[in-house]
Amino acid sequence: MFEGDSSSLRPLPRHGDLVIGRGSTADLRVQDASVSRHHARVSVTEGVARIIDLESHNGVRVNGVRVEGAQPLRNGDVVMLGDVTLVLNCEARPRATHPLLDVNAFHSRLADELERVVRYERTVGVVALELGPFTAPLADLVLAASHGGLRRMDVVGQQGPGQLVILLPELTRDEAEDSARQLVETLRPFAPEARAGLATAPRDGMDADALISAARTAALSAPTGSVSLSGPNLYRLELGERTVIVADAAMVRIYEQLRRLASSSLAVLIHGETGTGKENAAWAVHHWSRRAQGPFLAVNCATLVEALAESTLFGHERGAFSGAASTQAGLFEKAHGGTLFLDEVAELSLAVQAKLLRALDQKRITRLGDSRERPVDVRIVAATHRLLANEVKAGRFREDLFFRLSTAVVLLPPLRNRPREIPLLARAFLEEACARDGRPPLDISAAAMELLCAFHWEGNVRQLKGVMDRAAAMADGPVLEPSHLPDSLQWQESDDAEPSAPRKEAEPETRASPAPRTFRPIAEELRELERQRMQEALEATGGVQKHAARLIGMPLRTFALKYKQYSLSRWSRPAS
Ligand SMILES: Nc1ncnc2c1ncn2[C@@H]1O[C@H](COP(=O)(O)OP(=O)(O)OP(=O)(O)O)[C@@H](O)[C@H]1O
Repeated sequence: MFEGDSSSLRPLPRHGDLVIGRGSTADLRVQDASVSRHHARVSVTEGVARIIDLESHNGVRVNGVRVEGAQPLRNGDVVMLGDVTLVLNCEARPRATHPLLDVNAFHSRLADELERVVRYERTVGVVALELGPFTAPLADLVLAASHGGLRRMDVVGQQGPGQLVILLPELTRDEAEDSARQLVETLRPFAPEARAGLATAPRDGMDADALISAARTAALSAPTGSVSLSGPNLYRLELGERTVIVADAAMVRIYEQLRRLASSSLAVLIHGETGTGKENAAWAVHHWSRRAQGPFLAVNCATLVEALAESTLFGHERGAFSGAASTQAGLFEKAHGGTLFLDEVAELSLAVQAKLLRALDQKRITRLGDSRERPVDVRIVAATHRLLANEVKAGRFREDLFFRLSTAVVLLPPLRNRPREIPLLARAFLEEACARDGRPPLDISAAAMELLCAFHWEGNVRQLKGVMDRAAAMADGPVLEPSHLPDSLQWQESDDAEPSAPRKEAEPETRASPAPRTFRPIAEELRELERQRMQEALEATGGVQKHAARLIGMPLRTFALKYKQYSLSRWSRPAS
């Protein structure tokens, strides 16, 4: 396409239509004022492209002749839309000028580039591109990007399905931002919901993982069709009234998954230990969904007294049971048009589970003491710290409800497996506590941070928050020291310690010096973690390897191979 002084290459879809025009809803947008908002449509069927004038002001000409009706196009035809020229190229597809690197290859190119940043005081940008649904093969999108403004030195990598990362060496932040915007615009006809995040070195960090994570976190908060810049609060994800810190690669992936799930109407099941942030994850689904303007209600099913669970969820009529002095709508009705978060769903009795299943299947509820059915439009996000599949096996959870709730399962890792997030969360909670208590912000000493990072955090993020609230109250100077932390943080568990043993909370003054850390070969630890995650994924998906592999982003063949190597089984052995 030749427009003014610039030219660009735009791939045609293999089948279907492409509307060209100046309007914001055109698939191929042109700036030139001589082009109408919806000027022409190119339809491709069975390998033949035809152009149709959409009653444009300045008409469509092919090789100088004005088009009437649907005009077939041939290789080399020159099409004029007002003053804009398009030349149809039906040659065999030209090779992409940018090979698509895999995760590891991209990572090592970025690491090399970061060395040059240090040595020659250069800058580099990393763009994370979330394509959303796209209508052309990925190779065509890379080709379009290659011809749509990427320079030869830029590097394109793939992070996952529909996720690209682009390395932009030697660009200032502003230039990198322009490139990212141009990229989103170039891909718009084929990926209309694409959005991007940008991080730059040295400003946002000098570590390849950190930069990629920062760009991906920025992309998470970018509205469709736009670019978000990673800012001073690099890992803060603003989700309306909540701010969530997302820094660890596994958590970035999970939040990307949640954003994708949000646009569907699927029920989501969140699995994670207590305090890992399950409610925040449920909120994220709500915030990113079309229901964001509706209510978000959360209930912890473990706190519902059996007798009241049904009325809390589905409501009751006056006199339905002793104590029902007035008619009351239940949470399903109150959450109409929005999202209902059922925390600790495994704690519901079998009787209430049956009613919940009916409400989900029929989208109707009946209040206690009433015979009338009422329609409800509610999206359910459920959470549990238990392995629901095991609960099903033990007869404590209905299998049909398990299948209904677990169409999309998200596993939140415990905080101890998110090492990058511990210092960020600790600082954020300390800052919040100081602001709340009206005291100046506190620094955290290296020794205190070391203790925080080495701790096991059985209570996860909630426990860390509690510790930082308490530390803010204990600290008497400008720096938080180990003496302001509870004694329990000084105790490192030996490998065979019982993980759920209660911890001693002693006064901070009476402390022993920290026990020396024990180390194991890293490969051994990684194998153990991998095995554990695979087992959890299997259990969360009812033992279906294909689904389990997808859940943790592992190719199915690798999963199947390691399944044998690790002697995994569909279910974990019950705890003795
Ligand atoms: N990534 C995060 N960034 C900021 N705050 C967080 C994050 N994760 C959790 N929190 C905070 O930690 C606390 C516990 O989180 P949350 O209630 O979401 O956990 P949960 O897994 O739902 O817990 P439970 O299983 O006990 O219901 C909350 O105050 C929450 O705001």
